[in-house]
Amino acid sequence: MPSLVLLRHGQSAWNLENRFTGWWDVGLTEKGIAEALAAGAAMKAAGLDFDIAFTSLQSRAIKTLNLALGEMDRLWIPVIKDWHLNERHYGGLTGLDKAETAAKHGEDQVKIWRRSFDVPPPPLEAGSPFDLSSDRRYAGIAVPASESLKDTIARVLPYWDSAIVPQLKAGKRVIIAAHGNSLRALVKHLSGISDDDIVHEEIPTGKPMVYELNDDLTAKSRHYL
Ligand SMILES: O=C(O)[C@H](O)COP(=O)(O)O
Repeated sequence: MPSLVLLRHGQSAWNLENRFTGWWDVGLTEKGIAEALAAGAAMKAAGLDFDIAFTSLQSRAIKTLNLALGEMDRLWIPVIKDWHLNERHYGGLTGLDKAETAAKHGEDQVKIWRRSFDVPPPPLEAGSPFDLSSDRRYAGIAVPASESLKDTIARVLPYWDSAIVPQLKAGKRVIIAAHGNSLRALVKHLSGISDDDIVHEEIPTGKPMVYELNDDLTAKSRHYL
């Protein structure tokens, strides 16, 4: 039976500070490190094992994966890092305080930006200190100016189909360490969640989500460890 675990990174510095993060690269807090280690210990205790790992190009997901795999004595497995698994781009909201933004624009507007299916946040302004278009890690990639969940799905799913599905079909046990919204994109697809209902899907930091998949990779069930 194909085996898949999705793991959101542990608490990041900007999760703690309640700032919109998106593609900005921030580290893990002490709590985030502890969450990642506990995730690895829980997966080991549950008898899970992996043949290959996928993660984003963002430090918080990469570090979480490494800490968890270290707890499982599996730091040696192949790890594929790809921007398609990055967090959704928060555009012009990047770096802003979520509560201050809600006070300024209203809770409802912020909820639309954070959880609606297809309304992207305002675009990142030219010259913003958060512009990553000349970051070497994104060379050759059209870094978005902002992404809705729909936009995120449009780049996560082709990657799922072309890079991850073949590994599962070959019988590999897969872990994906990524982000709240790149994982919501995958969960929406795997669990057949509607555009309206995906607004309610919240993925906690550092909690492994175990998918039981059928041979055709449709989801039988999912649960958190
Ligand atoms: O990018 C961020 O700010 C967080 O990782 C996820 O934010 P959200 O809960 O607002 O989607």
